[in-house]
Amino acid sequence: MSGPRKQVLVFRELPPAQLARLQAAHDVTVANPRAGRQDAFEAALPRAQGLIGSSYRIDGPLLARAPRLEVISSISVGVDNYDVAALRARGIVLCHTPGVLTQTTADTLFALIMAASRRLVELSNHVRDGHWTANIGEDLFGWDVHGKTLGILGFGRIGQALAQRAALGFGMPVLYHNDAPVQAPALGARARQVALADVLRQSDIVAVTLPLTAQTRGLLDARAFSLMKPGAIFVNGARGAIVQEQALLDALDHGTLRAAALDVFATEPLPLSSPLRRHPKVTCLPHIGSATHETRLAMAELATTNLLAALAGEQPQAVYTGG
Ligand SMILES: NC(=O)C1=CN([C@@H]2O[C@H](COP(=O)(O)OP(=O)(O)OC[C@H]3O[C@@H](n4cnc5c(N)ncnc54)[C@H](OP(=O)(O)O)[C@@H]3O)[C@@H](O)[C@H]2O)C=CC1
Ligand SMILES: O=CC(=O)O
Repeated sequence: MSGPRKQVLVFRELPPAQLARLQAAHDVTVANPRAGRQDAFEAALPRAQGLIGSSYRIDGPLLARAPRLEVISSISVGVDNYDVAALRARGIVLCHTPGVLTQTTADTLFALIMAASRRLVELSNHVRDGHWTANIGEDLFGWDVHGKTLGILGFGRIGQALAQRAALGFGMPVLYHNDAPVQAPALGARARQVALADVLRQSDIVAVTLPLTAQTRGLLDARAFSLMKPGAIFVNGARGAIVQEQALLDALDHGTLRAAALDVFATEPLPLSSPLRRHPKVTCLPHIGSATHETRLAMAELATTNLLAALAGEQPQAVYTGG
């Protein structure tokens, strides 16, 4: 990969090795607008030809301030922060990081399932707060995970990796909903594609692994929660805005939902005022689906490779081609 040096704007910090790869080929400005560098970010936009980063909304008005932009390389698989139509209209390439985070994110989702079912965080706090003064009683018992029916909304890379853990590791029948027909041959009869309402009605645990799109925004509403089995558990490891959070709270407080475990929220970081934060039936994580040392490094490496290829006029490994 060689060619003229171009202007690269890094809008979320990169590990040293990946930053060095970019600096060897291009002129690089590092300015994370979410970490006090908004002015430097804005100043670099007019000359930027390549952007690399994540967790920042890049919409039409922002793109209008970046007239030379050729490529955005997102350090994420989800692309809901980008105005894809506006990028396409300008011919700007959008790259992302599918695959390298699949197994780690599926691990996180399964950890959320375990945490909610076996009340792990609540009982850890019970010990930490000095309440373990006698054997616990039935009021603190959990709920078995093995053998329960798992419903998965969105049966792509992460959904299928989650299904493997559930079906092969925990003997859980899997029901899944996906817009296009999709099969998981390795799971045989252990996993079945059914309509959305049937996943909700028949599953003991419902997990979301959908992308956030115009179709999925707010999909989990009051009606969806009302269809779920009494005593069901709800897990979201995808995007917060797929869920109507007030409807979730109502289902926990006035409906029959047993518990929820959430890695993602409509507003992140989760505001201190959010009732989800201290709700006794909710386990909250700070969007850590892919947050291991190994996986975040792999994501940074893939995003860097994508950006370098695109700026050199070559085909990047992972261009986002969806709607
Ligand atoms: N918590 C975290 O830290 C992380 C969260 N994520 C989130 O997980 C999402 C999924 O990632 P990944 O599995 O790699 O993506 P994939 O594209 O592989 O999977 C998404 C699946 O959802 C299906 N789908 C899309 N729209 C709909 C719809 N309206 N109704 C039903 N099914 C639909 C897709 O089907 P089709 O292709 O046929 O449209 C696809 O099978 C990401 O978009 C991201 O938002 C990802 C990583 C980490
Ligand atoms: O949320 C994380 C992602 O990669 O998307």
